[in-house]
Amino acid sequence: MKTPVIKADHLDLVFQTNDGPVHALSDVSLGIGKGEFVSFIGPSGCGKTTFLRCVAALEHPTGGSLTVNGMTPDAARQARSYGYVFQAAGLYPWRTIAGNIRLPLEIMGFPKAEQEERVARVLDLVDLKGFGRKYPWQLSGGMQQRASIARALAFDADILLMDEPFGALDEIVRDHLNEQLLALWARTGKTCLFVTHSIPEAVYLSTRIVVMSPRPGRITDVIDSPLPRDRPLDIRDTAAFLEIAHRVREGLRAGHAYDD
Ligand SMILES: Nc1ncnc2c1ncn2[C@@H]1O[C@H](COP(=O)(O)OP(=O)(O)OP(=O)(O)O)[C@@H](O)[C@H]1O
Repeated sequence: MKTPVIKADHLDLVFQTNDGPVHALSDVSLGIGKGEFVSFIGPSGCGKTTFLRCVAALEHPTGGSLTVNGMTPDAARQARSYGYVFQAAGLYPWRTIAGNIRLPLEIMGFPKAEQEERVARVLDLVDLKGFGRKYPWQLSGGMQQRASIARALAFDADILLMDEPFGALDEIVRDHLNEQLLALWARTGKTCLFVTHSIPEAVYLSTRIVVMSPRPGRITDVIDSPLPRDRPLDIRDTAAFLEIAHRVREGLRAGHAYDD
């Protein structure tokens, strides 16, 4: 791997809570190269969100080291290295879709004409051309989530952090968004970190799958995908796909992930 975009070395994070310490991340070491699509899968509480939040400098590890674009996460945050997409689209209902996407650009002080140009470009990227003047409640859940991805793309961060962005959507919509996300990734070359609970989603999207296990939150397997980058949805019926899915399932089982 060339210089990794994200490099975690023996990362530890212990939360101090009223019930005692919670070991959210234990000895997590991982390098992620430019343009990779890496999914994090594991049961509730295994530290997937915490890892993403460390990359985003929203949490600070209590041990080990972490660099993002060769900088500390805090410096990378200042440099606006990443866009963050959450499970809930989190759009302001009183702003139009374009207004929501424009918000970070306004905060960052982009000139007005450039704001408009960028909003139009990312609306096009997520196939929402013509919906800029609508309000969030006028759009379906899947469209809202695409708008939230557009917002994360608007300021050209080269890293996209996505925490279960499609978790609340039904399977058909989710399939469609998975296809669109892959196309978007191919077009933009972003480095993507994607949290999911779904084995098929992880296998379909990723160049690499990180399997995690809780108590303490740790990596139990890292699987390189041999699948081609061009992936029609029916690739999920192929032997190669099912083989990776099987290995992910085994990884989850080995971590005693579903014992409780
Ligand atoms: N701010 C916090 N203070 C205390 N404990 C926390 C905090 N944030 C997370 N934790 C704990 O750290 C552990 C890892 O949480 P995290 O949210 O990263 O898991 P996850 O794998 O993303 O789970 P889920 O799939 O449910 O989102 C959990 O035990 C959680 O309760």
